[in-house]
Amino acid sequence: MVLDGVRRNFLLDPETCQRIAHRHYGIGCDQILLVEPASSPDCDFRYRIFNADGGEVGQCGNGARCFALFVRRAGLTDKRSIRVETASGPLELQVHDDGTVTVDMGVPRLDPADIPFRAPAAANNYRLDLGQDHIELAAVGMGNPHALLRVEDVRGAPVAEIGPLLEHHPAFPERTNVGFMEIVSPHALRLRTWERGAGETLACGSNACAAVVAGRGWGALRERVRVELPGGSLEIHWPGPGQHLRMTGPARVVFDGVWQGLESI
Ligand SMILES: N[C@@H](CCC[C@H](N)C(=O)O)C(=O)O
Repeated sequence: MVLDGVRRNFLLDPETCQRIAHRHYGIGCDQILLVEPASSPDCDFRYRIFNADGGEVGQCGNGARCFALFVRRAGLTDKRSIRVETASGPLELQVHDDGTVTVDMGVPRLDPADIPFRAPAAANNYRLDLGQDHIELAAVGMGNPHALLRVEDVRGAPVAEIGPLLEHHPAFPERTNVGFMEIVSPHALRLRTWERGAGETLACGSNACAAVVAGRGWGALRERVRVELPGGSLEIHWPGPGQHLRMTGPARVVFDGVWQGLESI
């Protein structure tokens, strides 16, 4: 859900976010995105991201595409190249003729301290203790933290069991998003995501980006990859370490509404 905080002020405390995001008593959403005026002259807007649990976070790839659609539809800009401030740095968005949006997601972070992830050194694969068992995973920062697990068949992946255990694992001091990825070919993967602060969602753009970075680190993916998520598909382009990663996909309006205060939800 995207709010126009340019024409109006909104104070989003955790309880307000939880009430808005509630699937039965609220509007229902995975994230609440707040558009505000930019504080620096080289950006068009500021973009803030709140998870369904009310936590404010640094990145939302799918939200960035929705944000681009929103500001143009709301008449806040007619630009096709939009630069926005986020808590994790500026993002560049490009709106195409067919309505799809490319987001420059910046340079993926692989240094454990930048993710943040507790490990002595960067690696393509880490081994973590999980209860009586252990698990192999990759850890990637996209402005928010991601753990990536390779599975044989994404349909049967233990998303609801392993997802919350890894989200709260002490190796991720700021918790983490968790992706379960089935590599179909060097150019395609299927992905399900357990999101920090939201649970399993139908699609997570930043997790799709992180999955491609992980798969490339394992030597299983190439530069251009199509990621199939339960809610749709994304095209990811990443030339490799130290380079910017770009994500392209659609954004669609579900409905418009007018905020009348918390009493109305
Ligand atoms: N749950 C994420 C934030 C939202 C990510 C989003 N769904 C996306 O598309 O990137 C977090 O806590 O980092």
